[in-house]
Amino acid sequence: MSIDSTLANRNDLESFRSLEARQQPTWPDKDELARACSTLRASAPIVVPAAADKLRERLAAVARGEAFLLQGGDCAETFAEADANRIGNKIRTILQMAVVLTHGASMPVVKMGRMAGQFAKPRSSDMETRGGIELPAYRGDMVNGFDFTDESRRPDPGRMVEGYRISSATLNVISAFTGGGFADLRRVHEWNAGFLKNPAYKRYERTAKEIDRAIRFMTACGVDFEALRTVDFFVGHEALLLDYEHSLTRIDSRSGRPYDTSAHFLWIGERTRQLDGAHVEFLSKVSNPLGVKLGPTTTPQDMVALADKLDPAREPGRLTFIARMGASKVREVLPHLLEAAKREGLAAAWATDPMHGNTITSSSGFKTRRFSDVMDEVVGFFEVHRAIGTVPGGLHMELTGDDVTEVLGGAEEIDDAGLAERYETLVDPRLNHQQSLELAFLVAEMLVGA
Ligand SMILES: O=C[C@H](O)[C@H](O)COP(=O)(O)O
Ligand SMILES: C=C(OP(=O)(O)O)C(=O)O
Ligand SMILES: [Mn+2]
Repeated sequence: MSIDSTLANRNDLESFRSLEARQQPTWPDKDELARACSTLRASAPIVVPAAADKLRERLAAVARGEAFLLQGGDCAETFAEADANRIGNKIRTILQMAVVLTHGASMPVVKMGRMAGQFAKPRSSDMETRGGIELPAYRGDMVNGFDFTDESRRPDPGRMVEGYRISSATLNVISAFTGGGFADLRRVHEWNAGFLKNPAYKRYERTAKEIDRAIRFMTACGVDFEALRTVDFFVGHEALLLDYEHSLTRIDSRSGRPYDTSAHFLWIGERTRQLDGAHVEFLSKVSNPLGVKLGPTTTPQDMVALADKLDPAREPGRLTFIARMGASKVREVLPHLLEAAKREGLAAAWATDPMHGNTITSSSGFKTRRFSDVMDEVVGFFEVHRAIGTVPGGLHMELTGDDVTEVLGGAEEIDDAGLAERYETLVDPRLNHQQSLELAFLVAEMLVGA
């Protein structure tokens, strides 16, 4: 790779600066911002380009219908909860869901956390008012604090450096769990240990028994299962804060191409996917696999234009569209997009985010979602793909491994009053551990029929 083209790639990374960047914090102190960016620019990458390339290959298999993508984690990670227990619980949930899907559908599952960087949030309103006092809205721990005080809500660029440190530590814990025997498929039962008599757990236990039996049989036949000790686990987040993403972008010494080393996978949110906006421009210049959220107002023209800009070479694995239509709209809007994608020969993989189009306020005032709507959107996503002959490639979820009460319904039938018991999220409601497993069983059934 010549020095000239490496320099050209570096300069190219500045093109977003003249365009409108929505949903950015108003950093009050520009010197603090410059200091934080320069610290990040001098810091080691969180992920290396080769690992992002590996994910791109796996996502190419997803686009072909040879693997299924499972992406999950908090709406907003927090610094306070980046401890080994919480991280372990999330990983265990995703691994259990993956086991259910792999077993049910006989299909490899690409596992990815909304983790190790999901610290910045787009908001509907810049300001929040409580008791007559108006302060900047909480925009995620990488921007400001959740406490409703002047001091805490002031955007602080130093939080990006802290977010970098915590993301690196989180990925370190993830690697320790997924590479150190915890993820060993021969321990499928242990992941369920300590849980109650909920139907999803009983069903999981049956699946685990069958897997155990199959492994014992194959071991007796002489198959070596050492490869099952570890799993590949990728991380991704919404590439919202352009100061952070730009400062962590590095030129890959192998190819001379830029990679955003803050995560393997970056996605562009529904609120920042304008074709002429700074987010689409910046991400079009990095070589990571990318996602774009597509909400119910997306037109086929918007979608094709995004693919032309972000994946002009139609490279399988480069682009994943994440449809978040809402249960009431998925059957009406998605067919037009899939027809156009098919007609234009787009290479994109398709995932469903059945969370963000189904947000409601409960009568007790909680921001919540109905588990039945979440399920219905997933079913609709599969129905539409089946009707058009395209590939339903994955699931993008807001979930946690903990026993929270944030989403209405599920086998434990969390009701309006029940939400108050353990409503812990700072932004959007997440499926709890057992609701996540219930959903995995449904998707496994859908995949068999797909
Ligand atoms: O996670 C998605 C958005 O950031 C979130 O739903 C916005 O929430 P708000 O409408 O409460 O600002
Ligand atoms: C902000 C999010 O979603 P969307 O961009 O789809 O609204 C999110 O995934 O938390
Ligand atoms: Mn969210």
